[in-house]
Amino acid sequence: METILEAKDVSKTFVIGDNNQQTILKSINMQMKKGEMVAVMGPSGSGKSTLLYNISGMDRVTSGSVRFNNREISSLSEKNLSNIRLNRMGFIFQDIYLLKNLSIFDNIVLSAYLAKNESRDKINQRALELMKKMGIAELANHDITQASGGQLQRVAICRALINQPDIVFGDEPTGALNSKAAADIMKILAEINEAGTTIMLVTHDVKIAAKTERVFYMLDGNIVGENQLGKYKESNNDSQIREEILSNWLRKMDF
Ligand SMILES: Nc1ncnc2c1ncn2[C@@H]1O[C@H](COP(=O)(O)OP(=O)(O)OP(=O)(O)O)[C@@H](O)[C@H]1O
Repeated sequence: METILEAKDVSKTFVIGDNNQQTILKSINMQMKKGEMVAVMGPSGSGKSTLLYNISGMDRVTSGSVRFNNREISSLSEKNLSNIRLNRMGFIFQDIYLLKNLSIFDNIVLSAYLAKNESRDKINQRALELMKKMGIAELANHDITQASGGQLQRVAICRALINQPDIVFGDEPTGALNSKAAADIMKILAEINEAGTTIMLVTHDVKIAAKTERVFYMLDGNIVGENQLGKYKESNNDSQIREEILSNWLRKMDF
């Protein structure tokens, strides 16, 4: 299958103050295939979020190459890069970052209005379809203060999908949710992936990672292992076995 995202010898160094710098990503090499769903795990501070921000073009690598859809993106101008993020990528975070002065519906459609690729009617229609699919259609005109954490994360997923991205990046997308809401969100993400969208998640949660296809393990700024679990299918009813396989592997990695 075709490669959608590829990092080659990616490093990231943060400069803090005059004489202090810290290399958080050392020499990252990884690839994702179109339609894949992967998780990144590893101890706190190992560089998981930094990896996600750097290979999604939200931040700039210090050195190395990042190719997205066969195009080098690490050296693009900010304008071109933000165009790619807006049109081809979706983002879901633990802290949901919705705008308080907009309705839930307007939060979802905003980035599509900004992208200006389609008529507002078409965008509105897709937003409604997405909201229906996520079970939050009745919240369209509500304020974001009138929804639960699980509902808001569904709003964030609708927002991430509104421009029909090729890839969705999630940084602990279920981190702030109770286990039932987290499982529901994971089910939705699995469906989105099933429909063809590539997904990369950073997570601490074995239950979440066990539903992805491949798990990367990060330690001290490097990817030091990966576990190919294979595509998850709800109908196979094998989540427990996958969780055990992953837990055993993580124990070996000293997680
Ligand atoms: N903008 C920044 N400037 C300076 N240091 C940073 C910056 N962003 C991250 N770091 C540092 O990089 C290291 C790795 O952070 P990162 O958030 O990538 O780790 P993580 O593996 O995602 O951790 P966690 O699981 O706790 O979220 C940390 O020591 C952090 O302080």
